[in-house]
Amino acid sequence: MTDSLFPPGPVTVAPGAIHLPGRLDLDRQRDLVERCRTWARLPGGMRRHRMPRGGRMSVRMLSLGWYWEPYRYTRTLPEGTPVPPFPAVLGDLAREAVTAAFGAPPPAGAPPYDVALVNFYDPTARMGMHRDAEERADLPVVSISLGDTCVFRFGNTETRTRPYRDVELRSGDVFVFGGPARRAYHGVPRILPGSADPACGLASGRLNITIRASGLA
Ligand SMILES: O=C(O)CCC(=O)C(=O)O
Ligand SMILES: [Fe+2]
Repeated sequence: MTDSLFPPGPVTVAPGAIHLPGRLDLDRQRDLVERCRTWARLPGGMRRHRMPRGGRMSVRMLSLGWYWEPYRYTRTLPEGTPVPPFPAVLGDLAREAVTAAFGAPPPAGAPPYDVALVNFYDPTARMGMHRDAEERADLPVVSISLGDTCVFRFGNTETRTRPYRDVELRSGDVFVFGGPARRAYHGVPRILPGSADPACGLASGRLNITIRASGLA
């Protein structure tokens, strides 16, 4: 929800990391929430991945285009069946967000946006500090927030610890990180339960969509 008549403009959180508050209006938020529900019913569904050390992620996740699990992409689901396709609407959204953040779309010869990961956070879920490092392409990651507000922690490329900045991401916000910020550590320490306008289509919890270019053939 925006509490002013005009949403604030882009905010540079770190060089290459741009927060676009209030980027998607309620109609577009509802449309994306509805699409997430549809994608969640496709083969693969939403899964809590097992981590290499044995724990499980608290976030439920689904993959479109390529299947991601800690820490690699595969062409097929673990069952051996095809990964649901990458929706063109998300490629359009990613290019639109990159243009809004940096003033120009990705260069014509750049690898295409071809992967989306959808994360669902219940009010207690969180995501530890990590880098998005399995992509071979350097195109910016475009991250969309829907539902409850979260605290998003955006750090540095060297360590999981300080310096970092905590930013509240609300339903309809877009966050783009590329260039010098592309491999920075980031995470979600907290969800603020009940913070969303129910008109966004999600009564409880938070959905996040990250759109990426894998650079994989
Ligand atoms: O939920 C978020 O805002 C971040 C998600 C994320 O970092 C990821 O999926 O790699
Ligand atoms: Fe990430």
